[in-house]
Amino acid sequence: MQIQVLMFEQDDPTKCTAAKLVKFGIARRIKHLKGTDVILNPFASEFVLQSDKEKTHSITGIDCSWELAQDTFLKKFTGISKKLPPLLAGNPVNYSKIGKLTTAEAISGALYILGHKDLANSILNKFKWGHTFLDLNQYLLEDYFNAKTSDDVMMISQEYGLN
Ligand SMILES: C[S@@+](CC[C@H](N)C(=O)[O-])C[C@H]1O[C@@H](n2cnc3c(N)ncnc32)[C@H](O)[C@@H]1O
Repeated sequence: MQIQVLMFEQDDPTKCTAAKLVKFGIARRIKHLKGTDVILNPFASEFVLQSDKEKTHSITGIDCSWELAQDTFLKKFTGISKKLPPLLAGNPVNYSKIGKLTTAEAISGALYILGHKDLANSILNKFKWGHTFLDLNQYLLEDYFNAKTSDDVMMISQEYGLN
């Protein structure tokens, strides 16, 4: 699995989780989206599902500021835009907000749902607050991993009172 980030450099670089993933050699920084599979887009209409695993060879996070995210995602990105099912942020900036994840949390969440659970965990281990994301979402992530369809995802998130 190729983990990639497209970085807009709109946030404090010392706190940027994408920059940290690049620094640790976990993610590759790309300049263009040519030949990418899944693009993590919080405004997409489709969820990441485990059934995407076979056709997904790369996951790309779009590292931009949440303040500017709506405008940033107005651009046409090549690739298959997918959103994550509702998950709780574990990072200190947006702690417990639904769906407002850092790039590292989003990549980790997508990897978990696709079935790359060890890789998902090892990414979060690089961050002080990483275990918080896993603790908050442990059961949710496992249920989303087992979901077959978007309807299943909606039902699960309703059961958890997340929509
Ligand atoms: C808006 S940026 C914020 C980056 C933050 N400054 C950092 O240091 O990680 C977070 C990126 O992670 C991905 N992401 C976050 N939440 C998501 C969600 N609910 N669904 C899909 N992708 C999401 C998107 O690529 C999004 O652009």
